[in-house]
Amino acid sequence: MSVNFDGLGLSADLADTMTRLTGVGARLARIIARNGLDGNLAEAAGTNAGGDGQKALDLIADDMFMDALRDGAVCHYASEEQDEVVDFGAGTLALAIDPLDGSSNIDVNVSIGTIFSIFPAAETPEASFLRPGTEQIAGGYIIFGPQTALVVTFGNGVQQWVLEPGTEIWTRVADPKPLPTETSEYAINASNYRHWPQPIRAFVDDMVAGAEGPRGRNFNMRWIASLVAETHRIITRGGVFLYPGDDREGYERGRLRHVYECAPIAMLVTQLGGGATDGADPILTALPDRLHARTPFVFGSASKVARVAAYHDLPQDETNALFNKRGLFRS
Ligand SMILES: O=P(O)(O)OC[C@H]1O[C@](O)(COP(=O)(O)O)[C@@H](O)[C@@H]1O
Ligand SMILES: [Mg+2]
Ligand SMILES: [Mg+2]
Repeated sequence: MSVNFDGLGLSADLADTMTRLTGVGARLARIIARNGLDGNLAEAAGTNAGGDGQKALDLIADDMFMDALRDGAVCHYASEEQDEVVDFGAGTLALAIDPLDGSSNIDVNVSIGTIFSIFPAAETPEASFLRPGTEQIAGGYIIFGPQTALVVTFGNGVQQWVLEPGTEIWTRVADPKPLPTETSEYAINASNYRHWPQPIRAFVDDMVAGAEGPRGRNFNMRWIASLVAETHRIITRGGVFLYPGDDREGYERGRLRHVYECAPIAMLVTQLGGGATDGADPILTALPDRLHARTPFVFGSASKVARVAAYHDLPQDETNALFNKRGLFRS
């Protein structure tokens, strides 16, 4: 078998679905590695329900996953690239997917990925996905980077496989460790600073102020613009990721999609002892109101995520105050 999930207690339907996902992942890895040799995968190809421009690879990946899953155990297929849930008819599972995450990085040869979330199927296609992330039975991603890897949780720890290059063989490697608690790295698209709500500005201001500021130490920043790649870095060495809502039109609830981006990442990170919120409240217990709903998203080392929430509790004059006057977190 090209991938082995033995010993993890998966139902036959879940194991079959994972085998189909990893099969497509292996084939996509080859296609991605041949970008520019067989055509341009970053070519503009349309607009999706969320209003985002689609690239050729977004549509190729969506077609491949849909074709591979259609005659298996998945009856409800929800994708970033499909306006509505696709109803395959029979099956016990519902799968939501961001077939290609980090599309803006396709043409620059930077890590991209696939994010997926699996639920037991509900009565109707909509009901399968408009539910809290705590009901997921699997959440994970495939990262297409220098290495292609699968990182997934089935609700009992997090497991990882690496693709043998040029094959469809996935080899299980050491499980990711719990997230480090003391970390000094944060990830946010700082070009939106002027649009952020005050608590987010204050949180970032205090890190930018470094050793001379209220936090009394220096921090480092990374922004890849691929949620999968940021997640892989954070589960490997800790840190915190923020994509808040902001005052740009259409960004009131941030950019990231609740069902097929944030909920599965939240499940993974929580399994590793980390936190995942919308800035203040947990993602996993929140109810998305529609398939393509967006949500502000903060995740990573639990203490950092809790700190962001605490900034939301500060009185407004404290978040407006000059950083040296901010009392709460002087440490
Ligand atoms: O370009 P921005 O605003 O920094 O947004 C980057 C974010 O957008 C995304 O690329 C959205 O995902 P898609 O590529 O699947 O639309 C995330 O991976 C990333 O975190
Ligand atoms: Mg995405
Ligand atoms: Mg996408």
